[in-house]
Amino acid sequence: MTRVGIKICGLSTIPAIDAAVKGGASHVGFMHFPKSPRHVSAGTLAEVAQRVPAHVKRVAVLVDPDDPLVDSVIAAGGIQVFQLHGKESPTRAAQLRQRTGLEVWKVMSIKTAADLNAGGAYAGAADMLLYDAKTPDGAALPGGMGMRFDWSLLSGHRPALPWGLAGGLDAANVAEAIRITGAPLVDVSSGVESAPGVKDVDKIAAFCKAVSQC
Ligand SMILES: O=C(O)c1ccccc1NCC(=O)[C@H](O)[C@H](O)COP(=O)(O)O
Repeated sequence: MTRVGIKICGLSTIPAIDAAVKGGASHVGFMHFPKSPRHVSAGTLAEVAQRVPAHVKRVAVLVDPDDPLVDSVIAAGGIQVFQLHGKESPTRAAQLRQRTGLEVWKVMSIKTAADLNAGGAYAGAADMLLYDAKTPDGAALPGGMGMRFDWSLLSGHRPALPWGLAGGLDAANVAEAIRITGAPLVDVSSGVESAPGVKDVDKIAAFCKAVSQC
C-alpha cells in the first residue's frame, strides 16, 4: 500500500506547523498572496519555515508571480516547491522551473473534464499538477475557499504528470475522496481551520489520521 501524501496549506504559526509535522504531512504550504487571509510576509515565512524538519517539503503558494516576487520568496529561504495558483502558462511554469531550479506545481482549476485535460500542456514544464476546484468568476480568491469539484471526473482520467487533489477536503470526506479518485496526494486548507486563516491543530490531526487510515 502506497502512503498518500498530505499537504497542509496556509500555515503561519508554529503550533500549526508542529501539528502538520506530527500528523505525518509530506508537505506544508505557505501563502504569499496579500489578498489571502493566510498570507505570510517574506519575514514571517523566513521565520516559520525554519521550524519545518528536512523530511517535510516547504511549498510557497503564489498567484501569477513576477520574477522579483519569486526572488523575494527564495531570499526568505527554505522553500523547495513553488505552487503556481494563478493563470501561469506552460511557458511561464517552465521558465520559473529553469530559473529557480526548484520544483514547480501547477494548479489546474477544475469544473469540467476539459479543465482536467488542459493539464497535459504542462508536461515537461511543471513537476506536478494539483487539481483544485474552480472558484466562481469574480470570487475573492482563486483557491482556499473550501470548494470541491466533481471527483468522479477523475475516474478514467490519465494525468500526464504526477498529481494531487485539493478543494473542499476535510477529515470527514478525505477518505471518500481518495477512494473515488485514487489521489496520491491530498491538500487541505480551510477544512482544517476554525475561521479563515486560523488553523485548528485538532482538525489538522484528524485530517492526517483520516488519510493515514486509507
Ligand atoms: O488559501 C488561500 O487563501 C489561497 C488564496 C489564493 C490562492 C490559493 C490559495 N490556497 C491554495 C491552496 O493550496 C489550498 O490548499 C487549496 O486551494 C485548497 O483549499 P481548501 O479548499 O480551502 O482546502
